[in-house]
Amino acid sequence: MLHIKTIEGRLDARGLKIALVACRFNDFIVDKLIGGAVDYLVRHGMEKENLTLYRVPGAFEMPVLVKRLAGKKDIDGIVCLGAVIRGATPHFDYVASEATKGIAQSSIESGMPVGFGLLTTDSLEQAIERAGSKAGNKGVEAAAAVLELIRVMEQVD
Ligand SMILES: Nc1c(NC[C@H](O)[C@H](O)[C@H](O)CO)[nH]c(=O)[nH]c1=O
Ligand SMILES: CC(=O)[C@@H](O)COP(=O)(O)O
Repeated sequence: MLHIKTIEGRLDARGLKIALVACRFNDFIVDKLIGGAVDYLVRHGMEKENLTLYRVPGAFEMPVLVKRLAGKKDIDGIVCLGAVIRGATPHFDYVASEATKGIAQSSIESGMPVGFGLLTTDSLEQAIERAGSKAGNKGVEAAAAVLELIRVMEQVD
């Protein structure tokens, strides 16, 4: 093990303000992701009044809202939650790719920590598995990633 200076994010959500951006599309899956993210943040000290849930119609609409929220001084991080499930046509590829690109671009350009809890699955079964059953809960992972990143980034300046 090398002994070098290491900056790590302390997983303490006290005092932070976080926005959840969640899709109404596939809401029976997305609600599980929301539940996982909220539970994780509250268990790590976040006060419920510092959490705000913004609902958008579908994944395609997420980037524009993320961009708007990323410009606000009173938000420390954003957690994106949604589920794009492949259908019979190429629609999936366009929605998944535009949502992913747009969310990443808003985060990078603004410097706002954004967690990517957007499932992009080939089947409903895969989505269920990743929304609180055998493959974990991607909402929890996205919330954990944002918390860690916020705490690392505040040590950079
Ligand atoms: N098929 C899925 C969508 N499609 C809807 C689009 O995101 C968008 O709301 C619509 O085209 C109107 O602009 N959205 C999801 O989040 N998940 C899907 O599986
Ligand atoms: C991800 C989608 O947009 C998809 O669920 C739509 O299904 P389809 O391609 O069968 O219209």
